[in-house]
Amino acid sequence: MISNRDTIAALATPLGTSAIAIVRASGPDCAAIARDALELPHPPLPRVATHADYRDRSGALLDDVVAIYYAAPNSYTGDDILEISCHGNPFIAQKILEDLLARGCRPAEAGEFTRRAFANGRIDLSQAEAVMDLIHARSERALTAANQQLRGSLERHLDTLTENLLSALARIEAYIDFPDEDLPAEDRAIVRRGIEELSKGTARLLATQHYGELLREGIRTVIIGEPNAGKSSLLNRLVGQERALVSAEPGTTRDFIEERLHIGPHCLRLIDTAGLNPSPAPLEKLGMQKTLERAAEADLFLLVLDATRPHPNLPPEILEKLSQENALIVLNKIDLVPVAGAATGNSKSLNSKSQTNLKFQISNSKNNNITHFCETSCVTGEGLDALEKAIIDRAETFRRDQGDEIIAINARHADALSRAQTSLVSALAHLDANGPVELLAADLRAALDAYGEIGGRIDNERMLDHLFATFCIGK
Ligand SMILES: Nc1nc2c(c(=O)[nH]1)N(C=O)[C@@H](CNc1ccc(C(=O)N[C@@H](CCC(=O)O)C(=O)O)cc1)CN2
Ligand SMILES: Nc1nc2c(ncn2[C@@H]2O[C@H](COP(=O)(O)OP(=O)(O)OP(=O)(O)O)[C@@H](O)[C@H]2O)c(=O)[nH]1
Ligand SMILES: [Mg+2]
Repeated sequence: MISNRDTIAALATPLGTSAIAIVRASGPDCAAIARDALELPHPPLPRVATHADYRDRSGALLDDVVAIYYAAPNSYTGDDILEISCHGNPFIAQKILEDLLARGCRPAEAGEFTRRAFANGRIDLSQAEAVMDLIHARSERALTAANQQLRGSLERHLDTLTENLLSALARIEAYIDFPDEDLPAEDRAIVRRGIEELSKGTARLLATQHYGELLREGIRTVIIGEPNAGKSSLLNRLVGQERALVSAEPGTTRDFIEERLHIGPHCLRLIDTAGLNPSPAPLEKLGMQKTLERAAEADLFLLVLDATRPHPNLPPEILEKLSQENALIVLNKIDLVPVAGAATGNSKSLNSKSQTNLKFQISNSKNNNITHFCETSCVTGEGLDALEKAIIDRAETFRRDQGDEIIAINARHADALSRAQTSLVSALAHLDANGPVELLAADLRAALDAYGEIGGRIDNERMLDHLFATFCIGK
């Protein structure tokens, strides 16, 4: 572990032209550096914005800056901090950083400011991760989830689980020293119920991992359908630019195309794919293979159908992936469907016969009817607002609320929780087999450790090195 006695320094803002850039340092030399570089007549006052000239060690003027000094322990890291806000010229910011290094600071490693905040007990590990989630959040929902995690939402859930686990442990602890004595039936029943509740609570948290991935990575939304249905036209419409090639010739899209897109509070990774042709030419086959690969990792499907044509036979590998939850049918080219005669009303007649066929197909494959559908025209733009709303509705169903908060765990949390779950299941087996109390207790302690890992209460230097290395420099 790197010593907290070093003073670390880094740019806190990206290298580029901007109104202001911030260079910051954390560690015991901050006050002395501030005094010298800013030529203060007295030690810097904590938490006061000071407007001053910044001079390098040789006395050369680098910039007109605003500096803020924070005295330990009341700072982000918990150590002394000096923040220099200079003019947003990367050359100036770099010069100031170089001067800080010349004055004995060490370049900060990735995530080191936040790691110090963690090491100093200002925040736990799930909050440190939330800081990174906050910086990288790409949608309103992702921001909300990160903000709640930063304020300890996940940790509060784990605290409750930990407390309940400790009370189960306490109930059996008394019997550990008496290996010949069985756990009385009454205690056994209470412990059993306790472990079952813990297991349910753990499973509920684990179930938020998928939503966590959607928030962090974006909702992988794959546009599929037969050749020429208008898939690429739909991608272009949704992203609002001519991103994908469109032509009247079937088989235009050969390779998939991906674009990021915001719809309402969600961030989508929208993927246009090669059309699914029941009898593909060799090159088409390669494109379809890629479509199947994208489909395998899709969170949401937009199945585009040409409203003027009978519905296609889709490959069963695709059909079986579609469900009411993850699929939306887009009946496209609705502008070409003749409007029903004026006498019989003005609504556009759907190709209702083929629609029934489709339901039949999908229910055949997985006993699953997909009833969410939108009618669109990528030529007139009709129905696209409704489609966006329908996408938002689908995305909202992936959300897992716990109380009034969004919990969205990451892969590290899921790994620890899965191990906790395995230990709880094993504990139940020992309990049912009336096995030795020591083994039951060992399982419960393993679950306790796994819960503790999430907040970083268990020392694991290598895991910390690995985790903070994924952060950015200066954070
Ligand atoms: N200028 C500046 N803006 C920033 C940060 C920063 O470090 N500097 N932050 C960095 O990511 C974020 C804010 N996070 C912060 C968290 C804690 C403290 C802090 O000084 N905490 C003290 C005092 C408590 C208080 O007054 O709220 C403490 O915890 O004791 C400061 C910023 C975003 N904006
Ligand atoms: N009238 C009408 N034509 C459309 C509509 N959407 C797409 N088209 C036309 O249909 C043809 C095929 O559109 P594409 O977007 O290339 O279809 P695709 O599904 O991507 O086709 P492939 O990449 O070959 O699988 C083009 O001539 C489009 O202009 C629509 O809503 N109405
Ligand atoms: Mg296409």
